[in-house]
Amino acid sequence: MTGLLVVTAVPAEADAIRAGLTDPTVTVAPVGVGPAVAGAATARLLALAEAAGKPYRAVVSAGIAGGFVGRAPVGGTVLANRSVAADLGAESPAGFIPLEELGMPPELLGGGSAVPADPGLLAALRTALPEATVGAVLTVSTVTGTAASTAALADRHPDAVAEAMEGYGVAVAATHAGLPFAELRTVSNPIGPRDRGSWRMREAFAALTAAAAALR
Ligand SMILES: O=C(O)c1cccc(C(=O)CC[C@H]2O[C@@H](n3cnc4c(=O)[nH]cnc43)[C@H](O)[C@@H]2O)c1
Repeated sequence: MTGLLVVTAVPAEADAIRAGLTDPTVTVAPVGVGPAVAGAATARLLALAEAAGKPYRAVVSAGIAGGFVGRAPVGGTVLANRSVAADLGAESPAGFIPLEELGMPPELLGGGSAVPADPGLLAALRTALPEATVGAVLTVSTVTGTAASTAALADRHPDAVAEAMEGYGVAVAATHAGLPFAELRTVSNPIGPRDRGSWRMREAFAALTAAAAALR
């Protein structure tokens, strides 16, 4: 059995995490942006490790995120109690319909559109990161960039603290491998009307380095 697998979207996030790691058994791998590529690449890493007789013992999706204003501040750290596929479903004139309400056979829905964090892993991360905000982290395929879509998302998910683009995909890969999963994010930008000037990448990467000691 090998240690924890931490997957990020991009190499800069992986570097920020490696800079703060204290546990040499932790593996950090950038797997790409978005739930599909991140999920597929994570599943491959897990399968290869298993085939080599050195399975990982848990998976963490980590990186930067947008924070809902008033729920998670820029520069802060967030732990997901569940990772939610926020745009998996159907639009209708009456609003968004989540996957579970589309009338499909349950066996086609996998674990559904939200994967809860492993309770033991989340508890350990919360203890190591007492300042972290805990709540749902949304996985979106499109970075939210208008006031209207921000308000709709915040209304639909009153428990959501942040959005990113990989957590749910990685969670599905971990679940299929029978492994505990958690999502850790640091906030680079407020979710809202697109304003690249408001992104604080350096702050978020520094927060990732500070949080990395909790990954063990
Ligand atoms: O919007 C852009 O112009 C842009 C340009 C270069 C890079 C990026 C990103 O890396 C953003 C996506 C990346 O970071 C996570 N992330 C960070 N903030 C958010 C957000 O507000 N909404 C969704 N995802 C966010 C995400 O997990 C990706 O890996 C953007």
